[in-house]
Amino acid sequence: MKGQSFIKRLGFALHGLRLAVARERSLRTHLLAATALLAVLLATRPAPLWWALLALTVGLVLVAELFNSALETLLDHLHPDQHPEIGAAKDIAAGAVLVACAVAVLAGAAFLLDGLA
Ligand SMILES: Nc1ncnc2c1ncn2[C@@H]1O[C@H](COP(=O)(O)OP(=O)(O)OP(=O)(O)O)[C@@H](O)[C@H]1O
Repeated sequence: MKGQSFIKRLGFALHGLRLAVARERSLRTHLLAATALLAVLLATRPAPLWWALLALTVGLVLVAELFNSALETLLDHLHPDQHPEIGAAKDIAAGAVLVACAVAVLAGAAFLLDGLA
């Protein structure tokens, strides 16, 4: 399947996004949080740097969540049985999402503190 046109590859990527949204409740929760943050940004109209910083952190969370979902899907397909190493791989991927969320929370807290100052 190498050498596909850009439009086809874009279609594959959009298909992946649709699948992930349909299958992963935590991704839907993060998308909801991102929408709420967008509403806050539109209401408060902070400096462009805040838009960039918060967009980066939200993007980090969503990308981590998507990779986590892709890995879980692959592992469950290749190795449906229980194995400690499968559990370890899933937990490490979940750890990546947790780190991304912690960064997003820190950025959100800095944004709130800046607003109060
Ligand atoms: N095949 C397996 N072998 C060993 N441990 C597993 C296996 N599958 C899951 N686990 C353990 O159970 C935890 C939860 O697994 P699960 O696949 O339900 O992930 P989840 O993050 O809850 O996913 P979901 O997004 O589907 O809710 C994993 O992080 C891992 O510790």
